[in-house]
Amino acid sequence: MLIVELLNLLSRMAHSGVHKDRGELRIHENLDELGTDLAEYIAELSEASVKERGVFTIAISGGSLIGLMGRLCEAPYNKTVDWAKWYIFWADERVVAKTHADSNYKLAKDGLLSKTDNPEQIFDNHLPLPPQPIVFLSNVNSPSPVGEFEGNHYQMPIVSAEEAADDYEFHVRQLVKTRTINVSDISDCPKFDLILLGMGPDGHVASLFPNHPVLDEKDEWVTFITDSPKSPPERITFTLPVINSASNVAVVVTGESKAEAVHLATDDVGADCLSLPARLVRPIRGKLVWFLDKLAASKLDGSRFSE
Ligand SMILES: O=C(O)[C@H](O)[C@@H](O)[C@H](O)[C@H](O)COP(=O)(O)O
Repeated sequence: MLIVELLNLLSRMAHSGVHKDRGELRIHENLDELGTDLAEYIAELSEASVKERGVFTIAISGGSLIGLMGRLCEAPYNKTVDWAKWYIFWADERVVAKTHADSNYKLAKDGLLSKTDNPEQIFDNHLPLPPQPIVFLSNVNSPSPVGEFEGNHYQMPIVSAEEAADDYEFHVRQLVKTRTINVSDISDCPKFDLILLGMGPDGHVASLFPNHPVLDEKDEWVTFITDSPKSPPERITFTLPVINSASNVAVVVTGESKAEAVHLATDDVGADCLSLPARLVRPIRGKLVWFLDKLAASKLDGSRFSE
């Protein structure tokens, strides 16, 4: 068994590389291997953070990433991961009710978190805010005191994307104040233990889209957009300073449709590609890892792996 694991590890390493600015690339034969490696990576970081600080602060995105994290709900991770110590945040969220099909919260709840052995440990919606393990858009996603009853029907407060972003940033700031979320050594930014991102074929990450003015946001931790080229149009998102202050950032990308964007985001390319959102992910003091399948890695410059 040990020998098989060692051989697997060696074969994985043979397909991996490190680029000095662009992070570590882990290229996997198939989604199954990628899922196992990703679960192993998350479980290790979770264990180290819980040991060091008693909690694990993780921010996740939507999209196919959630399905690729599925191995975490299986043995041995379902038993070894200390889910009760997780504080889960959203790297981005769509401004819709938490029951809406477009909600990243719903996606993560149905597709991942409710499948853990003790979902109530991490998914107790009755816990008051704050603190609670899952920080969601409280105004958008849960009835709050500013909502109203219309007959016997609770009318959720209608909030704008801007209000949702402010509300979310407020909650993140509270948790930074109490140091549940670590703080960056070089700015006042939160320092999440891990931020997990997907990437679109256009190179967007979280809800930071190419050529969008929010790429230049330096002051806010959470910002909003109302013109997302990917539906739905209204979203809130961590800004680049927050993403780049994390201790660890992983970008998980699969499929041929993203191969060109992976190349532009990680290889030595011309100046016109330097502002691709995924390329702007560059943790200042943290570690960046790309989890790719063979198809997503198919347009990478081969020279990278000669080391
Ligand atoms: O809310 C979103 O749209 C996501 O957070 C987004 O950033 C996603 O991660 C990428 O679009 C990749 O999505 P896929 O992996 O599904 O292509």
